[in-house]
Amino acid sequence: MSLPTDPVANLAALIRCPSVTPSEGGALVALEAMLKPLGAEVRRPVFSEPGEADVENLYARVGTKPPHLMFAGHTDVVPPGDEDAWTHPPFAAQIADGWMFGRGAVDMKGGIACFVAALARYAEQHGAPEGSVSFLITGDEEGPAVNGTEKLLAWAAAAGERWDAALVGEPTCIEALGDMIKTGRRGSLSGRITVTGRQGHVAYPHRADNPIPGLLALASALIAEPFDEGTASFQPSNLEITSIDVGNPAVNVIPGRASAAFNIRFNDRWNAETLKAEIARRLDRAADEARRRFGRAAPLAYELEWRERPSPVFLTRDEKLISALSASIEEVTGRKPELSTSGGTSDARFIKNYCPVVEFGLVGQTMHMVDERVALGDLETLTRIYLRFLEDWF
Ligand SMILES: N[C@@H](CCC[C@H](NC(=O)CCC(=O)O)C(=O)O)C(=O)O
Ligand SMILES: [Zn+2]
Ligand SMILES: [Zn+2]
Repeated sequence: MSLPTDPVANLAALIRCPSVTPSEGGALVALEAMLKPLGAEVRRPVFSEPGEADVENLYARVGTKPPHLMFAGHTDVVPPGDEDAWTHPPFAAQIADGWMFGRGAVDMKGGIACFVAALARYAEQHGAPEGSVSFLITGDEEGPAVNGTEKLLAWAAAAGERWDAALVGEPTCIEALGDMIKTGRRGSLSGRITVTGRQGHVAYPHRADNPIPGLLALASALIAEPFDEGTASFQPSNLEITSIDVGNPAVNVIPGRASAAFNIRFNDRWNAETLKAEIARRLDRAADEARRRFGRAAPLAYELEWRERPSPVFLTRDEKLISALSASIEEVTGRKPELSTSGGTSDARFIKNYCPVVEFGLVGQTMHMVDERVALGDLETLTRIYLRFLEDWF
């Protein structure tokens, strides 16, 4: 049986599966077919949650002995958007001018394709690893992440799986392959404030109570002062107002309710509880000021709701893992990667509860965009980096 040593062929097979989250789209079937010739024991658990779509996941292990390295990632992809705007169809894996085009090319079917190829080359050159390699692959990273990595980890751990370290293949590089490793991520917390007034005619405002000025005062108070100036390992926390919702199609009606949604990306100066307290403090102060400013009898009344499941902030402190990965990158590319905690959250936030985790993958410049694409040369280089890392690890 031939081994899947070619990352370009592996990626083409994966891109041709339209696995727009939460659909499996054939991607896990294709991955299983690549892993079987490597002697992997493959399991495909489906997880459910009321109110959410069922999601297919994959856990595969090559080898039975320690040390045990986990490679983690996702085969689900974001929707292609306007398919007519793509230079090449999003699920065709067409190659032009040294690039492979397709949804998931960098985020992150490309990372999976390279890791499979690296493990196949390892097997060809050195035989079976003196230890184990697992693939922990979800179909629910781009979605709500309810039926994905978190449950897959718990399911595997309940079956006795233990890991010494994990590598997540998300596209961490900024400009050139090898320029960045992610060693942690900021946390994420979302909420919504609602002000209830009284609906009425715009020409008779004294008979109504417009909730919008009060809501704007509250929303402004949230962003008036910085939360911090950053910490030794993280950029400053930031709060963004992500939506203002009134739902009023009429020009002559004062609406009865107005609400605003916000999201905070926070560093290790905070946790979800201390941030919630700070937000409540800012809102209460603004509500009291609104009493004076708008001549109200009492502080402005508002409701504050928090979205469930905030993401925690985390930092990997395993120097051995980080320096082994950095050395592999430097050896293959000549670049010394920056260790960074910038950007969004990732499923590493779940993995860090089980073992040290770092993230390294392709250049993410086109992720989620029309014409997502990967340089063929980067696929070969990333495969060599992962192979070098495996050789060092075992
Ligand atoms: N399923 C997640 C979705 C949120 C994850 C998302 N992460 C990125 O966009 C990664 C990009 C990067 O590496 O900078 C985010 O940060 O919102 C969920 O649970 O909501
Ligand atoms: Zn991703
Ligand atoms: Zn993504």
